[in-house]
Amino acid sequence: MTAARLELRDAVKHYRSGDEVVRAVDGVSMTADPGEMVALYGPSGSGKSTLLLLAAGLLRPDAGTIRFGTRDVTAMSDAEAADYQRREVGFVSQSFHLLPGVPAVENAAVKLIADRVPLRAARRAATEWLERVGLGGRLHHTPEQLSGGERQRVAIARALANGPSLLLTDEPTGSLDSARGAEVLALLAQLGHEQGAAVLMVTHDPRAADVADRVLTLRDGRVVTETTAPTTAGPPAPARR
Ligand SMILES: Nc1ncnc2c1ncn2[C@@H]1O[C@H](COP(=O)(O)OP(=O)(O)OP(=O)(O)O)[C@@H](O)[C@H]1O
Repeated sequence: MTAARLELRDAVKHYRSGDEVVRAVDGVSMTADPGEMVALYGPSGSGKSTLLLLAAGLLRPDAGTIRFGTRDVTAMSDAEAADYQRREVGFVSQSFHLLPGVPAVENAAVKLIADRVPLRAARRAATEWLERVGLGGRLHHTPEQLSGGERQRVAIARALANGPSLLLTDEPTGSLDSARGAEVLALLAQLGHEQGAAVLMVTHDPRAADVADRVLTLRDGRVVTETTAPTTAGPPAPARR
């Protein structure tokens, strides 16, 4: 992986349905540095998922630029975008997109196999990630045999298994109970910090503000507020005698 900064400048994405134009993303400028976790809040329809799709190169903006390190995501050919998504991006969407009928370990190994990692090594890495998200006991279950929260964790393991330098997650705790949700948030924050990945997380989970380095709030396709987490290192405590 290559540590790099995500940078959107005046990104615009409008959808047209009939005569109506929906200004889903309407001039967003933002960054996420390597090792930084940025949370995206905002009401339903404020453009959060569209912003993730733009950053992933899965949608092209109507205007503005999107860069990831030296890559100009805006100007990529389809083949370059596919390479970017395979090598750099880990994406956990709301619908998980797991392969039906395929065991969790193979589902989590999919990107590694696509990247020509030998099968045994791919399975080993996938197993490690499944264990880290608490699914060590479900390696051979297919998506149909897993709960919604378990499927979500397989999708997270798959996104992390090939060491992405940009991790994009849409409601990563949406299907998880409160304890597991807190664990997954802590894991994502730790990964960002440990592996130097830039993490962009769409969430409604108020606990995300505790782990994120920055919180951006969107409304009607625009960033309306930005808060930076207070540093936890306060003034030095007085020495005890
Ligand atoms: N493919 C599409 N065609 C037309 N309009 C779309 C399309 N995708 C999204 N929209 C519209 O664009 C706006 C932003 O949608 P988006 O999914 O980015 O919002 P969101 O903040 O992620 O919402 P939620 O929290 O409900 O997932 C919404 O008004 C939505 O209806």
